[in-house]
Amino acid sequence: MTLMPNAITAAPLLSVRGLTRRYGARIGCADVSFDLYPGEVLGIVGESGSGKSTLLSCLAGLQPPDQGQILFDGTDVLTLPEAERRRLLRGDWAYVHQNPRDGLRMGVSAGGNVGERLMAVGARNYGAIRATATDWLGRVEIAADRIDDRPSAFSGGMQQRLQIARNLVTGPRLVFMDEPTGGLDVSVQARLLDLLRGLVRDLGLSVVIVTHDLAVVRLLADRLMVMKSGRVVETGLTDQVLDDPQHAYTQLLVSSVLQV
Ligand SMILES: Nc1ncnc2c1ncn2[C@@H]1O[C@H](COP(=O)(O)OP(=O)(O)OP(=O)(O)O)[C@@H](O)[C@H]1O
Repeated sequence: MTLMPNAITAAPLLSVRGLTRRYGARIGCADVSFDLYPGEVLGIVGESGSGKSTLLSCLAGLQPPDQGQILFDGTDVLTLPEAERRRLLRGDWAYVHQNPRDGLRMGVSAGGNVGERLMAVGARNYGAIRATATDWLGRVEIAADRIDDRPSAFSGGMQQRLQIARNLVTGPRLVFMDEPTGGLDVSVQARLLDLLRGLVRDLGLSVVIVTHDLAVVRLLADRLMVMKSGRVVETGLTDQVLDDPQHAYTQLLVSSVLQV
């Protein structure tokens, strides 16, 4: 995987400094800092309980951190008025949940799930909305004749692909993904990963992706951040970190995968 070409000249899209979230005396994540550049994919890895989900939900505005700063394109996200923050969450940002049921409206048709996102950012022409929804279903390999079916009639892999279409249809600049291939059969995971890799590349997406699966970040991420007990213990280019891990914990993570 190549280092993003515009990293040298472009300003970071997302700048995070000292992000900390506690649950009472317990640390969710502590003192996390990083920059994400346009078109870059950052993978956050670590074992269960290492703070990946806490960090992602703080970044995406799903829960407030106790300390720290998040700058998106230079704007201080944590001090934004609520209406502007919501606009950001609807338009510029997207969040792909591990469980598609958390990111889809199960009682609404596949086309409706994609189309209502367009309406939320101002689209009004029914024909154009349906045409765009059909196009996006095609991009995530869902046949056009399933457009009026509800997600409950879809397989897990199809539901996840639909969630991805719903999230990407509005052209977000930053996408958060929480274990997007978790809970799926291995063959379904492989197909979804392939699809995700194509979309990330074709759309030039900036992505923060959380996973415990090193194969996922090997395929998708330009850069890695390894977390342990809520703290970042190692960062670097994905291939460097996975092929030559410096921290003992990363060495353990990598070797435990190799032993499987
Ligand atoms: N709602 C909560 N209330 C109390 N403690 C929490 C809560 N959510 C997370 N924690 C604690 O924060 C720490 C980090 O958990 P987190 O879920 O962020 O880790 P994770 O790496 O995402 O794990 P997993 O992969 O299992 O989801 C853990 O010690 C966890 O017990």
